[in-house]
Amino acid sequence: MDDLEKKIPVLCVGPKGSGKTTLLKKVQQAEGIDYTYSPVPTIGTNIYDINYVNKQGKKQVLSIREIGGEMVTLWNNYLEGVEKVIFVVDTSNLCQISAAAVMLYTLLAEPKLRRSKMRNEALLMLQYSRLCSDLVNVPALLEASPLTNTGIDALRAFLGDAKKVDA
Ligand SMILES: Nc1nc2c(ncn2[C@@H]2O[C@H](COP(=O)(O)OP(=O)(O)OP(=O)(O)O)[C@@H](O)[C@H]2O)c(=O)[nH]1
Ligand SMILES: [Mg+2]
Repeated sequence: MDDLEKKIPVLCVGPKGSGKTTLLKKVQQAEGIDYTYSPVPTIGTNIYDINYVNKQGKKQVLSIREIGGEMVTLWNNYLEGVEKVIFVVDTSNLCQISAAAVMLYTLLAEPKLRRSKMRNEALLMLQYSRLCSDLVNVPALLEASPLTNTGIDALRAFLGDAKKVDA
């Protein structure tokens, strides 16, 4: 397959309303992602294709699949072949943190994701240091807000590093 056509499969999950759709549209550089933007909850899944140039200077496409928070029980069906995972937590929503923790640990324990890289924000509250010593692929943390543009460039940079990590 031509390098131009190669798609890197990425999964984006997290509790409902944590900001996945808003974040991915911002990363995709869609117009109008500001405080006037009001997304509808994702029913099923959405795919966001993002073009980028990797560290070797080759053009590639990230194919990021968002799974709506309502679909938590069906995550398992979308893990095969995933190279990176973005786990989104709304850190201003304290009521959701504990539910997010359960989801995250379930995901981290998933054998199908053993080779995937993961970025998430919840780990700060979840014994990050201890986890790092236990996991093959150390998760990366990022604070981001699509509405203020905080952390968006850093997220794009992370996603642009397409090197697969061997277990
Ligand atoms: N203040 C603030 N609100 C945000 C931010 N990101 C998203 N939101 C708001 O959070 C709400 C939910 O955003 P979505 O992007 O639909 O969340 P989601 O995770 O895709 O939700 P589901 O698809 O239902 O799982 C919307 O009202 C957004 O405007 C942010 O950085 N700051
Ligand atoms: Mg959504």
